[in-house]
Amino acid sequence: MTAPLTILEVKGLTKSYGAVRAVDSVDLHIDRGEILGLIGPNGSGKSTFFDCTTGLAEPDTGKVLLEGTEITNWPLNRIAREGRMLRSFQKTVVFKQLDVEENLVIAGQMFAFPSVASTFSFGRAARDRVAGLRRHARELIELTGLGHVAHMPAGNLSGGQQKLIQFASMLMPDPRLIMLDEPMAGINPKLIERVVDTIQYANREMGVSFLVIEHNIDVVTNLCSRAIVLDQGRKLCEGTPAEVIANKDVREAYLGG
Ligand SMILES: Nc1ncnc2c1ncn2[C@@H]1O[C@H](COP(=O)(O)OP(=O)(O)OP(=O)(O)O)[C@@H](O)[C@H]1O
Repeated sequence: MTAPLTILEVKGLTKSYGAVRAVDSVDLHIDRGEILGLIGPNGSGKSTFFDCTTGLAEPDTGKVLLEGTEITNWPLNRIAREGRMLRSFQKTVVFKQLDVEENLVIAGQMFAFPSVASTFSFGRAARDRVAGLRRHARELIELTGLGHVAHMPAGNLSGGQQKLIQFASMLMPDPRLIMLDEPMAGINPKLIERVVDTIQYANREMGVSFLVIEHNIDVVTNLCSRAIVLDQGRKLCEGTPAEVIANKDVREAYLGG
């Protein structure tokens, strides 16, 4: 049986916080191998959309399907482990005292072992599995350009480098879909190029699909084949980045006229 063309389908997703309708009847689909942008003004519902599709918040109504399987209200860890759909947060989280390689190996262990207790096994199979994770970690460290700092504590590195560690950690379990919440926020132009290259490499060579929240329109244009614009919780427009940028409503609501 061939795998479905649509990797993620969201139907009529709605979420209110008190009187605020943060996400209002939003439909969205991501095709296998696609990099889709999710953009819009502050407070337009982008992060809430992520929360409701990745098990961090319960939608009021709507459905989330991953390759045809309904995952609405699955908990975050089940979506990550079983669904191999991962997400990042605006705040970068790394193990600051551990070096870069250990950060990646630990991320891999969370997925490669059936339980936390089993990661402490000293059996042959467990040692082989950790050796495999270490090899994979080294490849990803080279790919993200962190080779020269691989054995430095993550906490001693810049915010941009920590973002790259977080991103490389997300690639450790060979995910099928990654949702990135503002991956370029607060990083310098040189590292932006590096993050863009790494996302494109993971997409092309590892077959990872992406949904990316991003305020940098040049990045969206460079990276995404399609973009969806939210405004006040509703879908305002959908199309190629060029179509979205040219849209009058988008210019008024988001891009400054
Ligand atoms: N936990 C919460 N409790 C109450 N209101 C919330 C909560 N989370 C989000 N909201 C509200 O929902 C609306 C959408 O917020 P959300 O963070 O999803 O927007 P966003 O597009 O991600 O914004 P930004 O670009 O600033 O990150 C906002 O009005 C926000 O104040």
